[in-house]
Amino acid sequence: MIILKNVNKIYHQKKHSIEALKDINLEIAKGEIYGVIGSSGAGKSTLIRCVNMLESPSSGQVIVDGTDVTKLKDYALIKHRRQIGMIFQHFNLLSSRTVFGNVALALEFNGETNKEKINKRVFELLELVGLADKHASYPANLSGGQKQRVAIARALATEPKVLLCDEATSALDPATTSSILSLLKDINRRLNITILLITHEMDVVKKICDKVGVISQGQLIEQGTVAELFSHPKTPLAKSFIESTIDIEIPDDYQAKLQSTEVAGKHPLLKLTFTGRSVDAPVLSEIAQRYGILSNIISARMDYAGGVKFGVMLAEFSGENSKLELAIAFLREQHVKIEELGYV
Ligand SMILES: Nc1ncnc2c1ncn2[C@@H]1O[C@H](COP(=O)(O)OP(=O)(O)OP(=O)(O)O)[C@@H](O)[C@H]1O
Repeated sequence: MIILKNVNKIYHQKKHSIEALKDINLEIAKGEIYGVIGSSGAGKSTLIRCVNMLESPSSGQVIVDGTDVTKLKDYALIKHRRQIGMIFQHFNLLSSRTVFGNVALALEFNGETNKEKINKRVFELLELVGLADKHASYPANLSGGQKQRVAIARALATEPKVLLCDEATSALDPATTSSILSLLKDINRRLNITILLITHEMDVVKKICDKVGVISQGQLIEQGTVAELFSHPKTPLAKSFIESTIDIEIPDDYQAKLQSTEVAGKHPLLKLTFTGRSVDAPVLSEIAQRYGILSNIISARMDYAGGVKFGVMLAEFSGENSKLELAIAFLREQHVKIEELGYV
């Protein structure tokens, strides 16, 4: 549905030029949810804006549903943009229009004049995003999540084939983020609409994306399925994004009594990291049975993404020293990463 071939974008300023995109190659299949993750200034917005030609690439091709959109001009470009809905971080609603009026506007811009048809379609869309009861409210009287629902209804008004989401949940709290992401996934499944989203949060990718690309300094440095990325991140940047979703800190009480050398009566504190390579087995029960090593879990964050279990765990281990070494070796064989943090 979306293909980017050798896309470059250079912004020319008075004294210097900025290479915002460097040789981007990317393919998104119909019905897929593709996330582009990157830090601030990496080129995410530029990339998404090249798909609907709000920015035109300096070179390369952007093919949407078989049409090279970089070649389109005037009315053909306007027609193309109608096939692409877009939602933004700050919703971009018209404050002078009601919820109904904001969604209706997209239909009016699309040339629809029949009031009955507009009425029917707007209510269908508001039903879809769960906001039919708010049709007469103004944006100022809505929560952030409700505003984004209106923006989603507006974006879907012209039945686009593609929905672009530019940091659509970055201004929302975690619970609202979660409900908007569920809504996007539901819309994707129901309408088979292709979604390209950009974000700086791995949690967003984890929750709804099928595939993900990591962008850094204008280059797509890594891409694949979400499961591939979580199980075999290749670049330090991808690893750091993953760690940002699962890392845990040593609780203050334990930090206060943590010692770097072994002291009688204290137990080793270990950090266990499970990745997609870790064997899916009850490894803590196994080390108890095989080596008599007992584990006391202090804190843990385990999760699933793209069918892969991953996470981190802090645990205090007790048992004979020689057996503990065997247990650690066993865990490493199961591809559980072990860090020895000290003694508590
Ligand atoms: N209109 C413009 N003119 C000149 N430079 C620009 C323009 N838009 C973006 N840039 C530059 O291009 C680079 C990529 O910017 P872009 O907004 O695409 O990044 P981003 O990943 O979306 O960042 P953020 O998450 O902070 O919005 C940055 O160095 C930015 O300063």
